[in-house]
Amino acid sequence: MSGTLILVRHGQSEWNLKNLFTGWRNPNLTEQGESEARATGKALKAQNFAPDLFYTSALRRAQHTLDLILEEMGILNVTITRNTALNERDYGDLSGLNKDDAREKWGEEQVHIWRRSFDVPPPGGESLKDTAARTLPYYEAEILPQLKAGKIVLIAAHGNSLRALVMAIEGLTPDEILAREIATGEPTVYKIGPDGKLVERVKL
Ligand SMILES: O=C(O)[C@@H](CO)OP(=O)(O)O
Repeated sequence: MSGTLILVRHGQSEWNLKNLFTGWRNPNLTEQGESEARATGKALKAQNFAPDLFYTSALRRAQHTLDLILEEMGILNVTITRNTALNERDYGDLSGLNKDDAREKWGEEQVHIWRRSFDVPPPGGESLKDTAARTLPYYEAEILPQLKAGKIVLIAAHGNSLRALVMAIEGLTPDEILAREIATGEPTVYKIGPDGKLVERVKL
């Protein structure tokens, strides 16, 4: 029996709206972000998904997204596991800066390298490779055994912690994963076989 993995990026945050580097900072969802989360909850409910296990990061925007999804799905009284392993990539010294101001200061190319290279970290922060080095061991230890056992697992997390998971699950190259943009509130659903390997990506 296959397990099902539902990955959801948090809805739009106040800092997504203001175009600020966010990382481990902790802004709230905007009204639009709340609507995106609720819409994803409705879509999952319409497809009759009944998750067994629930995971999120230690950051408010992902936790609130999961809460709104569960509310829309009518799921109450479940245990939610929060872990920093699922946090957004740490943006280091760029955290809180405006992305356009950063481009003016350091140039378009340098900022693009910090945002979308695989292994060049922003000053004082994490590259996608560094993020994967904490996200994947957690996935392999805590979540993959549940999927192999046929469970349905829902994870609400972040653009780059989800990129790390998508890269591993789909077996993508660094170039392929860095070209993949996951929209706020966007769900990605996989069937995972008893061997832990991807069976198929499910279209919603
Ligand atoms: O600011 C951030 O933490 C992330 C996600 O919003 O931005 P980026 O698109 O640069 O990875």
